[in-house]
Formats: sequence, structure tokens, C-alpha cells
Amino acid sequence: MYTIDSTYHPPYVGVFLLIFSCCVYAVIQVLKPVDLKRSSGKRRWSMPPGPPGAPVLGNLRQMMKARRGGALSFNKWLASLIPYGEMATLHMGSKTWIVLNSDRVVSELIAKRGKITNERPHMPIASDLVSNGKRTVIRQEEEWREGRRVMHHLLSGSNLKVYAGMQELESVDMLRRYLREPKLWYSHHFRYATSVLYRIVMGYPLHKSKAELDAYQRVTIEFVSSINQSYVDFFPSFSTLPHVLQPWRSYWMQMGAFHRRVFQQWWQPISAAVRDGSAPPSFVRDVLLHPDMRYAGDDEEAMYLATSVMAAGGDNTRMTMNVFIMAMVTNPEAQARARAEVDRVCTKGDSLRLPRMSDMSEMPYVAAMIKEVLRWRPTVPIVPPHQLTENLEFDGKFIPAGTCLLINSIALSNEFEDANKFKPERWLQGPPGSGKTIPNFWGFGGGRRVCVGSKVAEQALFIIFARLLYCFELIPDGPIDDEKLNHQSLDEPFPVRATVRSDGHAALIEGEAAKYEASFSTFATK
Ligand code: HEM
Repeated sequence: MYTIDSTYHPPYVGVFLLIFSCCVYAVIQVLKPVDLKRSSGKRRWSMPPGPPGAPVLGNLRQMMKARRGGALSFNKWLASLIPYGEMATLHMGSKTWIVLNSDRVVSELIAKRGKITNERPHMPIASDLVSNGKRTVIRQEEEWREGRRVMHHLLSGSNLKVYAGMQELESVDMLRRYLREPKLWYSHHFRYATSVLYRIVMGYPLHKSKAELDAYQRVTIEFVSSINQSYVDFFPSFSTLPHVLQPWRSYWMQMGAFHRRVFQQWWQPISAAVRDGSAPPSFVRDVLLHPDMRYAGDDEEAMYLATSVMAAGGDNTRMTMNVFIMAMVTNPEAQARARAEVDRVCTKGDSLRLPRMSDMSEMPYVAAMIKEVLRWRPTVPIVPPHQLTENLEFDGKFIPAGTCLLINSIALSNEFEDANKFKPERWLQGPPGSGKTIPNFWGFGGGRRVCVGSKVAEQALFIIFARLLYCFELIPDGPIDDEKLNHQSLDEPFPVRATVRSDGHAALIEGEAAKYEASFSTFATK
């Protein structure tokens, strides 16, 4: 009799299972982080230790969870990587990160080996969709180089003196706002930082409506938050799927389109003025659109470069000013010491004058506060990834090209003695023969990608620190936790009372402001 064998499978089922398994295997191989793939030579990769992670996602969810918890929780997560040593390996989806936890390894890898640690990883969301592939800070090396050349030209050398004049001018307006509306101290920081950058880049005082400024601020915050936010940036191969299989695209594309519209509104009047010959000297007129400079990018790239410089410079300066205020209200001795230094230079008997940029060499303690503010509560807790372009042998490890290196500012700050204390004197040169040297400083990142605006930032911060200390007493106006900076708050981030020191100081501010009033930027509040 004919019987049916229940274990019999027609041959095509076997073939299907084989193909399916091969596909799963191939997908897993593609998605694997680079150090978990086989090395092409005989040697196996040898990576620094790191926290255990989940299958496929690795440590990605740990970071995402920390980010969702806010700035403090993210900083705590960065601190939790310190016990793994000077370098900690993380598997972030398809990416391998090595987080750099010490000054020594940052000097060795980011500064000394800049030639092979200069690339940025491909970020299909933050870079391609949100930034049209054109925001300099996360652009890949080949497209980035030309923009860097012109930015360097803009932000160094004799231009710095011209910018010092702009910074002094805008800071007088800020002092008067502090005097008249002390409760809005934090919004005066936004105004100062943004209008200085606008003047430098576009050449004009800033006259914008509240709606325009709100849109600009939203763009900055959205862009910064988009970096390392989408899982797709950690699995970039998903971006090669057909568009119908990428449901996330429309959300990010809409965001990118909104950013572009805002940029165009800011850019078009300036670029028109350059073309009709009516624009004043500026980065846009003299560097980006001047025929002799031979900037290789087109108008669209010029627009992204100009607005990227404004955004990168403005918001970091604003946040650092807030940290300075936090340092002052929680460290009255440092405030008094710095003020004594400024008074020595600017007060002669009954005669008062505002500090100037040229006073910097006579105010070393105030100047040292710039580094200490950035060390104490780093404005950029983790520097955007630098990607290795060659395999690297270092400290007995063998690390594959494609691995990302990230400076952990929280760990670097922690290497200092009494790390949680605000002590600007760490950055002061010792007397001759004392053997005291100034430590390395990484608050602006490092290597070839180092912040191109660091000199402009130092000037912007110095003049504000010195002038605020000269004119105002700063105290807490309620309970304060010095780790809670609330950088993204639109209201007062922490309670502060700023009181003018004397009638003489108030008269000085009003007198100086009256002289320059016609040139100030105007900020609509409605
Ligand atoms: C206290 C204020 C500032 C801080 C803490 C800061 C920090 C940084 C950091 C950490 C980077 C990335 C470096 C790296 O990848 O290694 C960066 C890049 C950059 N910064 Fe700053 N920055 C500040 C102010 C400024 C200012 C005032 C400007 C403009 C005048 C500016 C323009 C830029 C630009 C354009 C980039 C991207 C550079 C490139 O693509 O090559 N920054 N900044």
C-alpha cells in the first residue's frame, strides 16, 4: 500500500530555508560593528574593554536612555565609562565607538594622529536629511575641507581685532539690559551671543522679529539634538533600502526642509546685498561670495556654511555664559578675586572705565576662567565622533579603520584634582622655576576638527566676564544645584540676582550705551 511519509519536505522548502538563512547571515554580517567582523589579515582586532551590551543593539539603548533622562543623566552615563580605563569600547548598533577618557589618549590619538582621526562617520539622518549633507561640523572630510579653509581665514589673524570691536559694542548693550531688566539675564546672553555672530558672519547689526529668532533657536536646538538621536545613524545601511521601506524619512526630511527655509530667510537679503554691491564687510561678502577668494562651493553651500558658523558659535557661547554665571553665584570667593583683578585695572580713584579686550594680559585670573568654566561644566560633554580612516596600533591594541573616537569631556574634567571645585588658578602659569605648567585643554575639541571659532569664543567670553564682574554683584536668588544648568530652558534656567555695584557703575553703563546706541542690534520681544 502507498503510505505518506509525514517527514517528507519537497526540495523547494529546503532551498527556501537555505536562502533565508543565508540572507539572515548576510544581514547580520552587514549590521555587525567593524571590530566584530573578521579582520582581513591574520591578526585579530584587539579592543579596549567596555560595558556589556545587548545583541544587535550593543550599548546603544544605554546611551539613548541616558539621553532621554536629560543633561545630568547623560553626563552620569559618560562618567560611568571612566572605570573601564583610558579608553572604553562601546558597540552602538553597526558602529564601534571608543570613548577617550584621558588627556594622554586624546593627545596621542586626536592631536598627534590627526591625519587618520579627522573623518566624521556617515550619518544619514543628522547629516543627509536634517542638514542636506551640508552642515560643516558633521560633514565628511572631502566635502568639509573647502569650508574649513574659508572658515579658518574668517576666524583668525587680523580679523580677530575687528571682531573684538563688535564684541565690545554688543556687550555694552548687554550691560544696559542687565541694568534695566536684571531678571532676564539669561535672555540677554542669547541676544549677545547671537548678535555678535550675526555681525561677524553677515556684516550687519541684527534686527529680527521674535518669530524669526524663535525659529532660528528651534533650528539650532533641533539640529544639535538630532546628532546621535536616530537609530538609523547607527545602522546607516538602512538608508540604502528603497524609500518605501524607510518610514522614518518623512519626519526628518520635513525637519531638514524647515531648517533650510529658515536659513534662506536669513541668507537671501544678505546675499542680495552682496550682489548689488551694498553689503558692508563680512564673512559672506569678503570670503564666501567674493570672486577673488575662489570659494569652490555654490550659493547653497555658502548659505549652509554661513548659517552653520552662526549656529555653532552662538549657542555654545550662550551656554558657556550661563555656566559662568552658575560658577560665580556658587563660588563667591572666585567672584571676589576676579573682581579685585578687574578693579585694579579699571578703577583709578573715582574714575571708572569699562574693561577692554586689550586688558586681557593684565587680567590673567579672569582669562583663566574661560578654560575653567569649560572644564568645570563642559558645554560639549562629548565631542562629535572622529572616525579612523586606517587601522590603528596603539597601547597594545589593534583597532580597525571605521571605529569612531569620541572625547569624553566629563572624564577629562574628572582627571583634575578637586575636579568638582571651580578653580581658575589651575590654568595660571606658575612663577619661573616653580615647575608648574598649564595642562592641556580640550574644551573646544581637538585635532584638525578643533573648534574653528575658539579664538572668537575666547574673546566673546573674556569681555563679558570682565564687564559683568566689574559692574554687577551676582548672587543666587533661591536654592541652586550647580550641576543643573537647564541649558535648553526658555525660562530662567536657575535663580540669579544681578545687582549693579554702585550708582557710578550704573552711570558708566548708561553713558557708554548712549554713545553707541544707534549701532546696537535690536531684538523684538514680541
Ligand atoms: C564656548 C564656545 C564654544 C565651544 C565650547 C565650542 C566647541 C566646539 C567643539 C567641541 C567643536 C567640535 C570639535 C571636534 O570635533 O573636535 C566645535 C566645532 C565648531 N565650532 Fe565651536 N565652540 C564654541 C564657540 C564657537 C564660535 C564662537 C564659533 C564661530 C565663531 C564656532 C564655530 C564652530 C564651527 C564652525 C565648528 C565646526 C568646525 C568644522 O567643521 O571644521 N564655535 N566647536
